[in-house]
Amino acid sequence: MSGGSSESSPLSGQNSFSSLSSFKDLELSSESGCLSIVVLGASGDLAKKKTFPALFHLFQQGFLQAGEVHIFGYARSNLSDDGLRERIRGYLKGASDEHLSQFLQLIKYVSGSYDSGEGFELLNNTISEYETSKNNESGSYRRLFYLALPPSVYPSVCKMIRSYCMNPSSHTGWTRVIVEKPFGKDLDSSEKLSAELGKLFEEDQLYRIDHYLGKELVQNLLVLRFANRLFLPLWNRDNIANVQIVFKEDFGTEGRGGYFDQYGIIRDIIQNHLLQVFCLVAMEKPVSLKPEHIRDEKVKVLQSVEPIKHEEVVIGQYDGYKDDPTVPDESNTPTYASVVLRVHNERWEGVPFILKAGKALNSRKAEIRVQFKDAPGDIFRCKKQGRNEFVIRLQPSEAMSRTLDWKWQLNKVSWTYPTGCATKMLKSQKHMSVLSWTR
Ligand SMILES: NC(=O)C1=CN([C@@H]2O[C@H](COP(=O)(O)OP(=O)(O)OC[C@H]3O[C@@H](n4cnc5c(N)ncnc54)[C@H](OP(=O)(O)O)[C@@H]3O)[C@@H](O)[C@H]2O)C=CC1
Ligand SMILES: O=C1O[C@H](COP(=O)(O)O)[C@@H](O)[C@H](O)[C@H]1O
Repeated sequence: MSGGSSESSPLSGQNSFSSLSSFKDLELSSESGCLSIVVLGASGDLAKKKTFPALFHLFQQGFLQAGEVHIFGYARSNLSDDGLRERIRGYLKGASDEHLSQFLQLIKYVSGSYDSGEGFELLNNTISEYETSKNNESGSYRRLFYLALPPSVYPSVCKMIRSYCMNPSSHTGWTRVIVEKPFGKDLDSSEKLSAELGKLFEEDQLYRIDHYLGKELVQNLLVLRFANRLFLPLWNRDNIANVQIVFKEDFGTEGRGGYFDQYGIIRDIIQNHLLQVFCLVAMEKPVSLKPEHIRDEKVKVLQSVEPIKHEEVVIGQYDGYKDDPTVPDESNTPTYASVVLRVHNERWEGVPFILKAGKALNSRKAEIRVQFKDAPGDIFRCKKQGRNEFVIRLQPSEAMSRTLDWKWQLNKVSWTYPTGCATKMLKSQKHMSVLSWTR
């Protein structure tokens, strides 16, 4: 995640290993007044699967106060407030009916296009009505716009926000914009997008999101690598034969063709999520945990990657992809890709990093497999069974996430743990060897 370096948000902390609940213990300068959160693309997949559930978790943990916050969904689809609430209800888990309906009542829906003033004027009026109804004379007006939309519409949406929806200058507060990956389609379009957004907003108003950086096991890769005497000496070409960073889903696009078909699996998953994970696995130790120090090391390792060879790339499209009505009949967009990255530096020369991502495959997983070289003089004949392997599961399945699972088999270590537990363990046991966690 990047953005907003001058005003560090408690939720933007890529360098933090603290759980959300421990943010409550931090002395943060508290802001008061209305907070309007606008989810643009509210009818879509990201909104229902991740954005609204994330807001709900914040609400449940007391970070969003019913008296201060209002949530607005915006999209072209013709929906009512209740229509949107029903669409997302099933994704908001683990709460009493009362708590759930309190949250749902905070949500309003506004319909409009992404490039006309009319819809955004209506959105602004709806936000203002709520702000005025709060009789918030002394407090600030805070407006947060979350772009859960295909990046192709970011420029026009940002222009509309700038023209119609900024927080009123008569009040203190702020307007911030969260943009989702992928940030463009290639270097040119990415630079163009940055330049266009840069003309409309200051850098500290823009937050670029990669939700893989929020996954606990991804956040804790730095601890695993740099605070652990067990792995420190092994993490190099002398011991590691190859690293595989794998993303698999057992479902297809399911109506997301409007976004996905313009981008494909490489831009949807590999260029952002898997590359971020690759950086954390392969980079050198940063000077500190400051975001800019971590970024500098990521840049260095990316600069050490050799040009990708055509013969080391595989792409494919699953059968039935074009049956999705939101996908054009003539589409040749890849839904599967694998690529080998070769890092030309002292640590990794000769160790292939194999990145694979695909939709509609046989299972759902996201994992890092570190395959070690064979143990010399191996009396267990591991070669027959495969290499020594260390697997970090980034996306534990529901069943797995219920148990702490730390196995050491003959040639395989697998490491998963439930959400919420990992951070605590790592904070308290950060200086202990990973092996001591065996139960
Ligand atoms: N789905 C996920 O799990 C995740 C998605 N993301 C990112 O979120 C963004 C949105 O993805 P997602 O929600 O899956 O995509 P969707 O296809 O569900 O699109 C979201 C909404 O955008 C509108 N839309 C779709 N296609 C177009 C188009 N071509 N032009 C204009 N508007 C369009 C639709 O709303 P309407 O027609 O009502 O206006 C749709 O409901 C992407 O950048 C993606 O990378 C990031 C992390 C996870
Ligand atoms: O960014 C995206 O991620 C999701 C998968 O996220 P996960 O946290 O459930 O692993 C993917 O389905 C989507 O295509 C992509 O845009």
